[in-house]
Amino acid sequence: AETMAADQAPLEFGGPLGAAALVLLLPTTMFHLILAASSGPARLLGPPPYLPGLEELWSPWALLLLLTWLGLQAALYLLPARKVAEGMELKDKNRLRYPINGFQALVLTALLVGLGVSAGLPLGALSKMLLPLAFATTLTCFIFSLLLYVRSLLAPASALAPGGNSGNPIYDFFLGRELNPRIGSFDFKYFCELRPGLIGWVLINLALLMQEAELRGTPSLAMWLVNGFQLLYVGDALWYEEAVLTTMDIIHDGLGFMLAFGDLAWVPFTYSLQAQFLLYHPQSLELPMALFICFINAIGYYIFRGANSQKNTFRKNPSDPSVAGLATIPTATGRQLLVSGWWGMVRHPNYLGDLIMALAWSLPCGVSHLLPYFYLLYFTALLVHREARDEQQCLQKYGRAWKEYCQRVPYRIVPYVY
Ligand SMILES: NC(=O)C1=CN([C@@H]2O[C@H](COP(=O)(O)OP(=O)(O)OC[C@H]3O[C@@H](n4cnc5c(N)ncnc54)[C@H](OP(=O)(O)O)[C@@H]3O)[C@@H](O)[C@H]2O)C=CC1
Ligand SMILES: CC(C)CCC[C@@H](C)[C@H]1CC=C2C3=C(CC[C@@]21C)[C@@]1(C)CC[C@H](O)C(C)(C)[C@@H]1CC3
Repeated sequence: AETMAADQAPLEFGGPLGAAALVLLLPTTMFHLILAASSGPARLLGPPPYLPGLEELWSPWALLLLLTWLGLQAALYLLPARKVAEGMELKDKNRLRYPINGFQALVLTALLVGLGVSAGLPLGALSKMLLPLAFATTLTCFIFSLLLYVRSLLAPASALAPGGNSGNPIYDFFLGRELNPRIGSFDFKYFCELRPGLIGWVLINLALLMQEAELRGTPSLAMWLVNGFQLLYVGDALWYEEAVLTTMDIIHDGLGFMLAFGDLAWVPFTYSLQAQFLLYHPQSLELPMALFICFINAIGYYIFRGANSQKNTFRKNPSDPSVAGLATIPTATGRQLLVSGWWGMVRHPNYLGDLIMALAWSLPCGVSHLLPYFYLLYFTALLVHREARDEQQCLQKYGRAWKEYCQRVPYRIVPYVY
């Protein structure tokens, strides 16, 4: 990888040029997908069905709705938590504290939305506001990332992320300079990673389901499946919220445009693509096929959850009876690497499970269009790239022990394939 200075981490994402391209490409792709999903041909590749004018994109109501949503989620974040967890050790040997109340936020949001709907709130109408909402969110993310960048210029060196302080403003704006920007105990990155975007995603899905019921009398089986699978995924993420403290996003990456836009805009507006597609392109799904797709999702979830829980349990307490019998490799840091169980099958079994679920989320949309398979394609690219980034970081952390692990477990994500 390219480097800027001897003490600077290698540049990722193709350096400043790659970062600049992504700052433009990610929002453009998101708008293309939203437009394509509601168009007749629903083409993934090729030009967008039409170019929307500013009057279609900009709506002060959409901005107000977004700010209310962010305010609500921030208020729920600040409510008393059942537990306060400590993050990983920082450069200055301190550990930050994080409230574990994400699942509570999901349940309270569901209650509020349920009350609103029973009082006549037209939730289905949200499906017609996706374009202006995505536009308002994108603008907000640009302003938010700019503020974070300016704020990071005043932060001490010990508060900076290992990768986002190259000195190139565009690269650092994209990757994020400050590791854990906070106001008091309010942690912006942790908040963004799990709350407004993930809960917003299932809310958009629900709005699309309700709109379908309004249009066709009842939601289709395909729409139920997509809603159910993705609700399980989001509920799982919030139930196991503490595990996010050990992900590369929290430990390694700063909060810049990549995570701000990724968490707040990309996740809700592109991860809901299958439900968007189904609203405009109804699919008839027979029960046996639906059961088969549920089976695929269950296998994916079983691998994803099994692998993530095994590693999290092992990292918390290696002598826990559920992991104590597993073979390990000692490392110079004092930590061990699992080399049997899920982590002895491939080096990223959790990615494999996640990819199998991604397939199950697209299958209810049939095979007539490529568009609903966008998530599967994008996610494969994201995880292959993420795996390479993690590999680099593990090689730095564990050196020879990591090389031995790679020899003993030669496949990265898919056994005997990759
Ligand atoms: N839906 C989405 O858009 C996305 C979902 N994800 C999902 O998030 C989850 C977390 O992913 P991510 O943070 O990338 O990575 P992982 O949860 O796979 O974590 C990687 C870390 O695990 C530790 N590790 C690796 N191998 C071993 C081993 N053999 N034994 C013990 N510890 C090991 C290392 O850290 P250490 O040794 O320091 O503990 C390594 O850095 C995954 O399930 C992924 O699929 C991720 C990105 C996007
Ligand atoms: C598209 C850009 C180049 C990059 C944006 C990436 C982000 C959208 C993702 C980076 C890591 C993520 C994680 C999840 C959602 C997507 C982003 C933010 C996650 C919260 C999904 C639910 C999982 O259970 C998880 C393990 C908690 C995930 C953590 C990583």
